[in-house]
Amino acid sequence: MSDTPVNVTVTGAAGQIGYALLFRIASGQLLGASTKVKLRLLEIPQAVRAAEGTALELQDGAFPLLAGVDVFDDPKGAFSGANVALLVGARPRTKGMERGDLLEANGGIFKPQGEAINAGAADDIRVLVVGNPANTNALIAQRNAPDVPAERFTAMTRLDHNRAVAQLSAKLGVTAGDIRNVTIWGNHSATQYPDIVHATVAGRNAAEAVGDQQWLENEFIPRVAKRGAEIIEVRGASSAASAASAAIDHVYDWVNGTREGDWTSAAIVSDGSYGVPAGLISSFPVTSSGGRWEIVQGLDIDAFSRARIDASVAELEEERSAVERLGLI
Ligand SMILES: NC(=O)c1ccc[n+]([C@@H]2O[C@H](COP(=O)([O-])OP(=O)(O)OC[C@H]3O[C@@H](n4cnc5c(N)ncnc54)[C@H](O)[C@@H]3O)[C@@H](O)[C@H]2O)c1
Ligand SMILES: O=C(O)C[C@H](O)C(=O)O
Repeated sequence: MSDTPVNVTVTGAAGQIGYALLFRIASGQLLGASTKVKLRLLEIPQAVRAAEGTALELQDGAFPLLAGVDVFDDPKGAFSGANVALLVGARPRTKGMERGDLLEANGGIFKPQGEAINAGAADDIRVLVVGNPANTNALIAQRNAPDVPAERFTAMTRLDHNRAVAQLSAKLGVTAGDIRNVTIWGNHSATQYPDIVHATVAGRNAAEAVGDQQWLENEFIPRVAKRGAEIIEVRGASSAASAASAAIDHVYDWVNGTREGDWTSAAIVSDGSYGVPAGLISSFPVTSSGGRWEIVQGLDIDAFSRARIDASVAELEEERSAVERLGLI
């Protein structure tokens, strides 16, 4: 076990996701059971007291790996020395809204946070943006941190990935661990493309095992892409524990590597692969090793998949234009 703790900054620490996330980080599930962590919680001034209350509860957990908790109301202090940053703090949508509708309300949060990361984060900083619209908020933070390698900024589509794996495993009557090589392409929005063309179940092609294109197009894809809205409808609030769980999965895999023979999905800065314009933060099939994401190359993209990917990427381009107009990038 290393004695030097890893500094993990979490924004929106007093929110729903924050409450589900922080105790799992403290217990060692974010980075692994031999890594000490120091938590740095960022909140807006009105919610600092609540974050301090959570810090008291974290202390009461007596977590063996937790080296301390500090609470901040300024991004500069919160990101100073950060090795991992989870940008969760942002308004969630409510019934009837699309995530893109949050751009004006939330986009402004990510410019000063990108600047603060640029100014003071550790050299090995890794950033995961969860706050919606996650891809474009990540783009705003990344573009405002010109001294940080662009590849260190990512946005969360792991929840969509996990939802796709879960729906597929339920359809096939297997457990999630039997499913491999599912992909979420594009934006964390209703235009995302959950793709099982290359997925396998216990070694067999999953699309063939399903054998039902109607189910795939009219049930599976819309169910996964609109699951966030379904949760809001049924639960009365935006997903929280499942989102926290996906954030843990994303960072754990980034740092510790993906499992052999499988890949996962993450929104990362495009290098132009699969016709996604370079620079956009779009979801891809990715593996991780040595602490770096890599886009899985060489997959055949059929005409159905091409059209879906292009539609989601077009939406990302529109969002990028919108934040350019707002002066955020
Ligand atoms: N990418 C995904 O898969 C995914 C999944 C679920 C939720 N989300 C998004 O995550 C975000 C948070 O969701 P939640 O349910 O925790 O919301 P919440 O309203 O419960 O909590 C948000 C917290 O962020 C804080 N906050 C607002 N502005 C801030 C700032 N500038 N700095 C620091 N903190 C700030 C608020 O005070 C609040 O405590 C929402 O935008 C939601 O849509 C994304
Ligand atoms: O759908 C939402 O607005 C919340 C989140 O992005 C989700 O996918 O559950």
